[in-house]
Amino acid sequence: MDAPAVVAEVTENMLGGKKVTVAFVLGGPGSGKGTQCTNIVEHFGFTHLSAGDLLRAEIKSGSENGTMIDTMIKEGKIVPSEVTIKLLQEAMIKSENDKFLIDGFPRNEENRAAFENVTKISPAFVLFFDCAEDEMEKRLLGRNQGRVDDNIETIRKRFKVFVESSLPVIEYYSSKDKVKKIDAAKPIPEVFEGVKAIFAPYAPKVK
Ligand SMILES: Nc1ncnc2c1ncn2[C@@H]1O[C@H](COP(=O)(O)OP(=O)(O)OP(=O)(O)O)[C@@H](O)[C@H]1O
Ligand SMILES: Nc1ccn([C@@H]2O[C@H](COP(=O)(O)O)[C@@H](O)[C@H]2O)c(=O)n1
Ligand SMILES: [Mg+2]
Repeated sequence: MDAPAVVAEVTENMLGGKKVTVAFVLGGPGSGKGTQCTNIVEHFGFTHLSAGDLLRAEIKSGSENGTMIDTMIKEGKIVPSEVTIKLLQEAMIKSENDKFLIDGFPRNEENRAAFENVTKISPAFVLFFDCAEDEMEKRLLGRNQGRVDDNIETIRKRFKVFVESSLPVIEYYSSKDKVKKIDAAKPIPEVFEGVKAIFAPYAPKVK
């Protein structure tokens, strides 16, 4: 009986008619998620979806959720899952790609469970950038990108949220053997060496 196997194949990680591969990219604020995602896009053909960037774009678009999102970001709090998941889903469906780096999501247990329930997508793996707070704080204070949350008061709130709400998500995926941990305290090129080894199986085929 072949039918059940075929059904399993077509329903697994399907979105908008295509089968997608998702890697969640997690790590504390300033651990270098965005920086390394840019490198991964260039070398491995993934599309980078930063939950934070999508939320900031939503504020700029004048959406009805803009004021709420702006307040949450200034406070370092996590925006309700339905808002962020809708943005991620729309971006994945709109994209012609089928390989996605989802950066900065899931940030808490509510994000994780809601994404799984709504999209039925489970990540191929979770890339975790591990970095000490004092190094992350130094990087954020030197980032100079005009972010409203890159000030010492909000940075400390973001660190607290990371420890209390985001680390348990990493522990959850660790218990499923899905976490690939990277020492993110090293210089950018050295961090990318570790990243490359993880993404090697996803390298575009040379014709
Ligand atoms: N390995 C590194 N060593 C030194 N500086 C780094 C390293 N990786 C990134 N940076 C710098 O640190 C700052 C934060 O990096 P990045 O924006 O990639 O972090 P992030 O994890 O995406 O942070 P956030 O969660 O706040 O979006 C940037 O100015 C970046 O250039
Ligand atoms: N899943 C998420 C991701 C982000 N946010 C909010 O955006 C802020 C900035 O996120 P970065 O990944 O760009 O650092 C974050 O502090 C949250 O306020 C969110 O709510 N949910
Ligand atoms: Mg970032």
